[in-house]
Amino acid sequence: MLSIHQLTRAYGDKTVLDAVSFEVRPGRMTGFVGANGAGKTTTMRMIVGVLAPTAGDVRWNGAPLSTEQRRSFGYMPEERGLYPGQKVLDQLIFFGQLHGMTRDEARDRAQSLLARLGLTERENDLLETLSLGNQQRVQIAASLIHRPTALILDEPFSGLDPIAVDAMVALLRDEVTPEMPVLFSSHQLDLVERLCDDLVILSGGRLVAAGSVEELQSSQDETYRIRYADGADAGALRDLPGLRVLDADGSTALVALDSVRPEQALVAAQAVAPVTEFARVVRPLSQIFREATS
Ligand SMILES: Nc1ncnc2c1ncn2[C@@H]1O[C@H](COP(=O)(O)OP(=O)(O)OP(=O)(O)O)[C@@H](O)[C@H]1O
Repeated sequence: MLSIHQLTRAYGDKTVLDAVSFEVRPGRMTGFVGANGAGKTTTMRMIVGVLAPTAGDVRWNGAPLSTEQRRSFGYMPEERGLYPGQKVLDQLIFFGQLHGMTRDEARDRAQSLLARLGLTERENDLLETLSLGNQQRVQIAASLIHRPTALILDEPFSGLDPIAVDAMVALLRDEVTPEMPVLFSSHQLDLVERLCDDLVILSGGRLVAAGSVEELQSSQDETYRIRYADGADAGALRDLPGLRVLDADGSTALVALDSVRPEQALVAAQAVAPVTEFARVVRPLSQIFREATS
């Protein structure tokens, strides 16, 4: 388990990350979201040790992270970190060797990763001759080469087309072991919703929400969609006690249940007109995000 504990970073008198604590659980994909400048990159850089915290620390199974443990992490930095003028395969072998692999081990592993990313034919090409999407695939291979104990990925999917995203997601799903915590930042909320098990939301350098997606979706008021047979006006629900109509359009309404149970709400709604649909609405991540950061 990777724990971020009261992590704080200031530049001069400006605090850009303010006592942020959360956990990245093993074997789960944790999405890290927040508006531009919220502090995601700052947090990730402190986790992998390329930036020192002003206060707080990062823990591994409860104890402060050692340099050795940090070195075993896989990191995909926002600014990327490959050498444009070097051949793809040589570069991956080099990163593997930096992590203590032999040349042969690193070559085998690199070739297997490149094959799974559809890049075998490009292994002897210079990185700079690859499209940006393919360069990003090589970058993810570089973060995985040494079979890391944890993965910290800063915007791994930005700028990728849907096919490249799917290839990368498939690779990640194969590579993430039950012991491995994975933290990835993204501005693509639809993608985060599809991929992540847990979610951490930052706003202005502070933690505003953290937990499993289900927890976050159910921690708010319960929302139901009520649909009447054609002709009935769902606006009539506004007169019922204990319900709050969030939106009404013709015969359909979205309601929050403030002080009634779902079965009571259904009985009350049926008394107005025959109900053809009564369904719990799971709030999309985009809505949770908007509410958490507004
Ligand atoms: N070297 C620095 N000196 C001063 N301020 C900095 C420095 N590096 C980052 N910041 C500030 O820290 C804040 C957090 O930046 P950070 O890059 O961590 O945000 P982010 O959530 O990753 O944003 P984005 O989604 O745009 O990448 C921003 O206000 C940024 O301007």
